[in-house]
Amino acid sequence: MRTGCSTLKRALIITSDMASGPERTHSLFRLIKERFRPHLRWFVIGTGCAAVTAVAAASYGYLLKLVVEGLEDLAGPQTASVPSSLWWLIGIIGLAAALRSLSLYGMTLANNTGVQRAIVDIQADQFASLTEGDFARLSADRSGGFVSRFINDVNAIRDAGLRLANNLTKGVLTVIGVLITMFIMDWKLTLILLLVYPIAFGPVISLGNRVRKRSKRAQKQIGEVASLLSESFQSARVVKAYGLEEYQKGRAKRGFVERSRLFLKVLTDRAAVDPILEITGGLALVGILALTAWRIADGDTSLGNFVGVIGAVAVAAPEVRALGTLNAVAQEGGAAADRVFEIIDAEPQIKDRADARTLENARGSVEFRDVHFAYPDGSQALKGLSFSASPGETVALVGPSGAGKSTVFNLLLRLYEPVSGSVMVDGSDVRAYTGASLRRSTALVAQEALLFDDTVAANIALGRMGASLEEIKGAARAASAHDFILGLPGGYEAPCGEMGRNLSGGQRQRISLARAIIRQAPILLLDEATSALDAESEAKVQAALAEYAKDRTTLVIAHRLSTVRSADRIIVLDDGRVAEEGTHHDLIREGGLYKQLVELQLS
Ligand SMILES: Nc1ncnc2c1ncn2[C@@H]1O[C@H](COP(=O)(O)OP(=O)(O)OP(=O)(O)O)[C@@H](O)[C@H]1O
Repeated sequence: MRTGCSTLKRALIITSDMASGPERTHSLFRLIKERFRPHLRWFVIGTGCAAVTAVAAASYGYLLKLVVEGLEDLAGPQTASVPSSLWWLIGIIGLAAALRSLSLYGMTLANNTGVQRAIVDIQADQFASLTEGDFARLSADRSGGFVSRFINDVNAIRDAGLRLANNLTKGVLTVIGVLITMFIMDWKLTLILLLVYPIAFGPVISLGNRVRKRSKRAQKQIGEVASLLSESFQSARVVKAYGLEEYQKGRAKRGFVERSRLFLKVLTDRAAVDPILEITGGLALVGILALTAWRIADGDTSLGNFVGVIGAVAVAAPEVRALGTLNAVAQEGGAAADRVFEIIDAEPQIKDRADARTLENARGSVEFRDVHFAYPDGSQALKGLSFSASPGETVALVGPSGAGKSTVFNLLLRLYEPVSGSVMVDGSDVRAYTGASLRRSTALVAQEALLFDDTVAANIALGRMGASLEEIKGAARAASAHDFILGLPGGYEAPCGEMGRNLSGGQRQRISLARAIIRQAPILLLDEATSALDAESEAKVQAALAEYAKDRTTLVIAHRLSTVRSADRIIVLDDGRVAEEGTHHDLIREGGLYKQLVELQLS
C-alpha cells in the first residue's frame, strides 16, 4: 500500500513555512494566552525575582559612585581611618550582589518550570492531534518529518518562552533603572553614551541575528543528516546485500560536508563578534576617557560619577544585547507556534457524526455497495466495488497488485471515506457508528506485522487491553505462536525490539495474529497475514483460524493463492472492481482471471 501523498504533504509543510509576520505575532500571543497563562503563577514568581534582580543591578552604578567618592575622600591628606559609612557602602554592594544572584536563580528556576510545563502540554496536544486525527494526514508526511518538526518547533518555542520570560522584564527594568541612575550621576555623559552605543554595538547585534538565522539552517540540516543515518542503519541488510556501501557513503559524506559548510558559516560570523567588540569598545573607551579627563579638569564632573556611569553601563550592556536579539527569537518562536497550532487546530475530516451510535455486539456482516474511492493525491483505487460477506463466512480478496485489496480494509476501518457508495456493517453505513466502536468490532493483521518495542506478552495484549496471561497464551496457541514464544529467551517476557526486529518475519506475523485473535472481534481482517510462514506453519494457523472464524466474518487478502483455496468465497478484484466471484472450483472452472493467476503461480 502506498503511503505518500505529495499534495497534502506540501500543504502541511509549505504553508507553515510561509507564515507571515503578523500571523507569527498572532500565534505568539495565542501561545502565551492559551499555553503559558495556565502556568501564570510560575511566571509571576519569575517576574517578581526579575524585578528584584533589576533593582539590585540598577543600584550598582550609584553605589559604586558613592564608594569611589568615599575612596577619594580617604585619599585626601586629612583622613586618618576608614569611616564606617564606607564600610557600610561596601557591605551594601556585597549584599546587592548576593540579592541579584539569588533572585536570578529564583527567576530562572520559576520561568523554566513554567515554560517546561507549557511545553509538555503543547507536545501532548500536538501528539494527540496527530494520533487522533486523520490517518491520511499521518501518512502524508514521512515519519521523520513529523519527528523533526516536533523537536525543532518545540525547541524554538522553548527558547522564545524562556528568553521572553527571563529577559523581557529583567532587561527592560534593569535598563530603565540604570538609565535613571546614570542621568542622576552625569546626564551629559549618559547622553553621549546613548548616542555612541548604537554605533558601537549595532554591528554586533545584527551579526548576532545573522548567526541565529544561519544556526537555524544548520540545525535543520542536522535533522536531515540524522534521518539519513537512521535510514542507513535500519536498512543495513539491503545495503550489504546490494553492495550499496559506496552509494551510502557518498550520500552520508555529502550530508557531512554540507553540515560542516553551514557550521563554518556560523563560526565565521561568531568569530567576528569578539574582534568587533574589541575595536569598537576600545575606540569608545578612548573617546570617553579623553572627554572625561577634559571634563574633570574643567570641574564639570567627578571621578565618582565617571566610575559610577561606567559601572552602570557594564551592568546594562548584556541586558541591551539580549533585548536586541529578543525580537528575532520571538519571531522564530512565533513561526514555530504557527506550525504547532496548524497541527493542533487541524479538524479531522473523518469524525463521528453528531448522531453516531455505538456498534455493540456486532454480528459482523459486511457490505460494499458501489463504492468509488480515490486517495487524496487523486489515485483512483476503487471504481464501483460491490460485494458482501456474512458472519461465519471467510471471503478472500485476491487480484493483481494495486487492484484495491488493502483499500477495502482501509475503508472498512473508516480510515478513509468513499467518494460515493456505501460501506456497511450490520446493515448500516459505517458512518452511522462511532469510529471507536467500529474499530473495536474489527481485528486487523496488517501486511507489515508491526510490533512495538515491548515484551511479547504486552504486544499480544495490545489487542485487548487488560487481557490476562492465560488469555494471551490462548491467543498465542490459536496463532500457532505459543511453542516458539516459549523457546525465546524470557518466553512471553522476551523483548520484541524496535518494530519487532528481534523476531523473524514469520514470528512477527504469528504474534500479530495472536493480537488480532485476542481481540475477539466479530470482523477479522487478514492482510497477507501468513505470507511469511512456511507451508506447515501456515496449515497449522489455517486450521486454528478455521475454528476461530466459525461465527465471525473473515476477510482474507493473500497473494499466495494456496492460502485462499479453502475460503467460502473468493472475490477477484481488478482495477478497483470485482472481476469474478465464487469458490476456488467455480473460478477455476470459469477459466477467467483467477485461473490465470493460479496458473501463473504454479508455473
Ligand atoms: N496512501 C495512498 N496514497 C495514494 N495512493 C494509494 C495509497 N495507497 C494505495 N494507493 C493506490 O491505490 C491503489 C490500490 O492500492 P491497494 O494498496 O489497495 O492495492 P492492493 O491490491 O492491496 O495492492 P498489493 O497487493 O500490492 O498490496 C493503487 O493504485 C495504489 O497505488
